[in-house]
Amino acid sequence: MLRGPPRDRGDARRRPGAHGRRDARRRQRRPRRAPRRADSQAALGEGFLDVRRDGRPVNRVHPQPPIALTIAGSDSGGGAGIQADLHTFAAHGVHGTSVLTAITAQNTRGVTAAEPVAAGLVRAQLDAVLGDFPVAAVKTGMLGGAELLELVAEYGQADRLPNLVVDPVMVTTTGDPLYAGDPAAYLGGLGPLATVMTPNLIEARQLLGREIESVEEMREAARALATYGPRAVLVKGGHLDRDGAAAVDVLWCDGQMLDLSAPRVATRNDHGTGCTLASAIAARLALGHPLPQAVAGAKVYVTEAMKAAAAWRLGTGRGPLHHHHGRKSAAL
Ligand SMILES: Nc1ncnc2c1ncn2[C@@H]1O[C@H](COP(=O)(O)OP(=O)(O)OP(=O)(O)O)[C@@H](O)[C@H]1O
Ligand SMILES: Cc1ncc(CO)c(N)n1
Repeated sequence: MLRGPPRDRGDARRRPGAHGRRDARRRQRRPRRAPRRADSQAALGEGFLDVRRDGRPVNRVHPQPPIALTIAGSDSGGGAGIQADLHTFAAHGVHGTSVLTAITAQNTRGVTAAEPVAAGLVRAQLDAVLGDFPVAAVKTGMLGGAELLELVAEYGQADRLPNLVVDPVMVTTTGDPLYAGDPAAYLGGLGPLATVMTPNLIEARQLLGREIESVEEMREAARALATYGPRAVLVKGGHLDRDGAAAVDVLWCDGQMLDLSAPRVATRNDHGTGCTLASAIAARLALGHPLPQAVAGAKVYVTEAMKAAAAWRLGTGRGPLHHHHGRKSAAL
């Protein structure tokens, strides 16, 4: 290596003793070597964060991020779908991979057009991602209809979709339909493969074919949906009691019921809350959080992302969340 003459750093740095003290400090602060790990463990992709036994994260930096996969549709407005999922993964320090299932022309006011991606191309994306990356968690969003749902289920049945978070996307916040198939196909196809399913109130009603009007009925719905095989069901209450003080979701997990309540944020910017919540759960599972803590932590993340974007006017309708709240811009 070529070396030039030592650079003149100014007189202040040449004071006697200054270098000696700095060198001593440098010696003390030797770069820490990454802990040795078995190759198989490294291949699983450790996260930026470890977790304590009680599920709280330990702030220890790992050499590389874990990997999550989102199988979802594109939202041209950037607030929901693939775009929200990748923001959320990045905000969690998780590397995001994506399989695009549909393209929607969408903004904060609604969906004006939507087309599914051909099944062969969805399969090719799945093979490309799963054949190369050690994916640690997967989230499904818009699947559009029975054909792609069955295709995704095929990969789940082959044990290729670990820590599977199924958001049974059927309609947008603005009421536009995003799923053309039979809702029951969700339960039969992906129910038994899901680590957790996250229907909103409207989706839970369609899946079960009954009204759900209260938190108690949400709890009954979660129990009923769990009989189709997922380890956990989170029924989201964003659409219940919109003028109330709290946004209450219910989680049925490993035979236990948990109410997850957060202060309701007064904002019109609630576009993509469900996508963000499901991908935050997947990101946390990829980081190694236990399931109930992953869900509870994801709920806190969504609430904070809503609060941080509450005053935004990014479009004229229901705008997106601030996925990177609490972080400085890379441009600063
Ligand atoms: N105004 C609000 N304040 C706080 N939390 C909210 C609010 N609205 C929704 N949430 C929370 O956001 C999460 C997503 O719930 P929601 O029922 O809105 O999902 P969704 O309808 O699938 O979302 P979307 O279709 O917009 O992606 C839940 O945890 C819910 O409690
Ligand atoms: C592409 C897409 N997926 C999911 C939703 C649900 O919020 C949406 N609005 N758009």
